[in-house]
Amino acid sequence: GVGLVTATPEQNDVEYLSPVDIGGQTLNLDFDSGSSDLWVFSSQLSTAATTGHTVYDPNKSQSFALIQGATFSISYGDGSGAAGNVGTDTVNLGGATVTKQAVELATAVSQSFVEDTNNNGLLGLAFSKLNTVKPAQQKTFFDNVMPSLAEPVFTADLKKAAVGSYEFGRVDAAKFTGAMTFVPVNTTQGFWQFTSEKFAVGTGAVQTSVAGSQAIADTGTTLILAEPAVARAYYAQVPNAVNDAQAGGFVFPCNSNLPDLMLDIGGTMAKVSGSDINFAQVDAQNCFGGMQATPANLQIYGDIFFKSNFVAFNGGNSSLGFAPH
Ligand SMILES: N#Cc1c(N)n[nH]c1N1CCCC1
Repeated sequence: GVGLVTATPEQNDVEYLSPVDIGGQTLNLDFDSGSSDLWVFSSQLSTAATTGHTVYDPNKSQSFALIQGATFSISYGDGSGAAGNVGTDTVNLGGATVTKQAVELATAVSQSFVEDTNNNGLLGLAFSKLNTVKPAQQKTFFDNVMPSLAEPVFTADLKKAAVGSYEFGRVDAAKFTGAMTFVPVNTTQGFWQFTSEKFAVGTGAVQTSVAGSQAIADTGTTLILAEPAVARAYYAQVPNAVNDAQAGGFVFPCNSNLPDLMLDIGGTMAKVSGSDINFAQVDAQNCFGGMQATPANLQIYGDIFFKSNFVAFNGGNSSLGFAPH
C-alpha cells in the first residue's frame, strides 16, 4: 500500500533503519517516535564524519530550497546529538510524499552517529512542538503528510532480528492478532505519552509501581526503561539476576527462562515476551536485560516493547493503538 517501508534491524536490534527518498536520493533513516526532527548526514560534514555513510547532497537535488537563516540543534537522552542548517525538499517514503518537507542538514554529529555507519539520519515522528529548528519551528513528515492519507495514522511493526515495516495511512489488520486497544495520548510534552502504572511478572498478581506513572512509545529507544519498582520485582523472579553497575544494569545467566512482563497501556495490560527481555550477551555466561530501570520519572517503552506489540499512532485523535503480533 501507499506509505509502506521496511524497518531493518541493526545488530542486536539496537535500532531499525528505513529507506527514505529525499529529492531523488535514498537514505536509510532511524524512524523515531520519541523526537521530531528529520535530519540527515549531509555533504557539508567533514570527510571524517561521513566515511562509510550515505550523505544527502542538496546541490544534487533539483527540488531543494534553503530556508535562509534556519538552523537546528538536537540532543538525545543518551548524550548523542546533531546540528546544522535547514532546507525543504520532496520526501517520499514508500509512496507517501510531502513536497516541501523541512530537511535538516547536519554540519556536526556526535561520535556515536559517526560510528553507526548504517544510520544516515533520523526521521522524527513525535509531535511537531518538539522540533528544534529556529527561528521558525518546522513540522514533522507525519504532520505534513497526514491530510493526504486515507487515515491519519502510521503503524510500527518491529520484529526481533527480522525485517518489519512502518506504514502510513492505514492499520493493516493482517499485521496483528486479536483486538487492537486504543488509548488516549497526553500530548502536553510532545510525546506519544500515556499512563502506565501497573505491571505483572509472568502470571503473577497485577501491582502498581508508582500511581499515575507515565510512559512514552518510543521507536528510537532500544530498550524498555521502566520504574525501578518494575525492574526490581521482575528480576527478583530471575535466579542469579543482579544489578551490575559495570554492565550498566540488570544482567542474568543467558540460559535463564525469562518470565513475560505485563505492562498497562492506559489501563489495559500489554504483554512483553520474556524471550525479548534477553537482549544481548555481555560475558561468557551473562546477558543484559531488555528492560532496565529508568532514573527519570518518565518511562520509555522502546523497541523491546514493539517486538511483542504492533502499535498504531493516530494523529487524527491523538491516540495509540496496540495489539499482540
Ligand atoms: N536517547 C535517546 C533517544 C530517545 N529517547 N528517542 N530517540 C533517541 N535517540 C535517537 C537517536 C539517538 C538516541
